Amino acid sequence: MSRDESFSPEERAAIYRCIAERRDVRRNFLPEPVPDAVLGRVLSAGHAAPSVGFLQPWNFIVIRAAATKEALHAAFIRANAEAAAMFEDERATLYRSLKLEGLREAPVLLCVTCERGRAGPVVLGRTHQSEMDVYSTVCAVQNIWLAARAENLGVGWVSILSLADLHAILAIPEHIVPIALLCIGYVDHFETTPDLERAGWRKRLPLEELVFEEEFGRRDPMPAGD
Ligand SMILES: Cc1cc2c(cc1C)N(C[C@H](O)[C@H](O)[C@H](O)COP(=O)(O)O)c1[nH]c(=O)[nH]c(=O)c1N2
Repeated sequence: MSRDESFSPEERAAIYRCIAERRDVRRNFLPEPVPDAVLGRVLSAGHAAPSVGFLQPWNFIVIRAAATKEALHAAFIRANAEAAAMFEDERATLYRSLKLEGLREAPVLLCVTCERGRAGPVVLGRTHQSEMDVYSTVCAVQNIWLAARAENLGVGWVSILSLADLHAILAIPEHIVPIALLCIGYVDHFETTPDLERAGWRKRLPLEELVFEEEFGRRDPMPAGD
């Protein structure tokens, strides 16, 4: 039987480039608005994500109003003060120097939510692993992140806010879970390495230390990727 070869080498290279050059972006946003057609394509990419039992548990809240951005930023400031207090000495100083959100600068924010009860209590594929609907929503977030990169849009995920604040500010009903708050906008450049790596917070781990053969902890030579 012949195999499906529908991706050309050039198309494949573009996908891998998009994956490698996606960054978490929270600085250098340009004020230029994101056209509705572009945002629509990015949201379509999110909606094309895989989901447990084809649940499609997500909603997308598009935020452009300055007042809402300010309220979210104030919630970040509160949460970030608590987070900063968890670190000590040089680590605390380094933490406080990091730019961890672009909530006011980004022209558009997007909150991706998960409605856990969308298809009733029993969902194909979720019975024994109850978080699968949440993980499905994260798949949508990653699709959005990659599609945005291909549209030359920066995306930054901001998780330093309490869920209670997200519910209150965005009027999210109790039974719906906020999963991701994303800052989205055009940028003057994309960095080639993660901000946290360049700031000396953490290094990228060697892939070969993370790959096992047959069982956890067993190391055999892995196929070389290039
Ligand atoms: C679930 C989740 C939540 C967050 C993040 C990511 C993810 C996946 N990241 C971004 C994170 O720091 C970043 O992805 C890594 O440092 C790697 O950098 P690149 O994404 O490769 O640029 C992130 N960054 C930040 O500055 N503030 C934040 O609140 C968060 N929260």
